[in-house]
Amino acid sequence: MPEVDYQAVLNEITTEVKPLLTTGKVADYIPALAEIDADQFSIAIHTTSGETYCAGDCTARFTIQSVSKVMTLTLALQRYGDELWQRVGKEPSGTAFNSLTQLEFEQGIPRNPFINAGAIVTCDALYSRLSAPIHSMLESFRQLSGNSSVVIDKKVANSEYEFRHRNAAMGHLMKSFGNFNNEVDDVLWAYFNFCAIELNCIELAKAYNFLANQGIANSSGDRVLSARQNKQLNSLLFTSGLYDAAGDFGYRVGMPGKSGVSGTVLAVLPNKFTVAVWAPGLNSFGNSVAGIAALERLSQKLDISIF
Ligand SMILES: NC(=O)CC[C@H](N)C(=O)O
Repeated sequence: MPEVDYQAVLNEITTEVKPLLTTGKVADYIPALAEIDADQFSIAIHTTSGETYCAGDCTARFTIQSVSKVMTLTLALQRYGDELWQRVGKEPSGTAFNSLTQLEFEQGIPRNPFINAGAIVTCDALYSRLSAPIHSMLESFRQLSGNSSVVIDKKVANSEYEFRHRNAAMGHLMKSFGNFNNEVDDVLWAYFNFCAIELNCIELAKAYNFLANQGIANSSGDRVLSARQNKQLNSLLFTSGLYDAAGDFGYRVGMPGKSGVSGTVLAVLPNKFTVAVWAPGLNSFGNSVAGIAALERLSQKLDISIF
């Protein structure tokens, strides 16, 4: 038995945030996401010693959206190491996740790997090294989440691709600055498929547990990232994982985190656990209202601090 009753804490949080579920607005930039019912919630903890706790709709799956950017960066760091940082920066953006203006000012080098432009250029790098990037990404999630039948929501991927204009503009702008090697549409197709990978909160917390475990997947004992790279990745998540709301998230939650427009948020408590939450209603920054509130409560109740 752990010293803390995680299950009781998660149950309490689930009840407490219920009134917030309908205060946000579900993502509506593609029809496939606009149809999702806002009144849904789940939260799961996966500890570095392999225990899982979950409350809410624990079996409900959702597309992980921008939380996939963390795996994109992981797979790219495995292949490029520090060389990757010639193509993407490490600074917080202070602008929206899909901003184009900053990219023009900064000559096609995105501020960080978690805004869309940064993830797309990282995806371009990965695309150059993998013969089947979508398959490789799915396999990574299958292995790390412990669910060998993880799938892609093709309706979401197709819809993202159909309405890809802004992301395509970023790709073309980077290409005009010489920071893009493959065909923009090919890379975007891979990027949207990564975003449309479907997991539930338990699987998401498990898949990224290496981030809390010095870079080692506790399910297999396999090293995913070196301890140094793992520290660097967590640091970048802390400063940039929630886009232009990263400061507020850091202040309220005190953990590195990554959000996605489906309303999911992943957070990491180093050497203890990963926690994944899902509540589709978003705030104006594109981050889950109830998801962040839930993590803030978790942080308060467990007296979490990485400092
Ligand atoms: N913030 C997000 O989750 C953005 C991901 C979304 N698929 C996009 O590319 O716009």
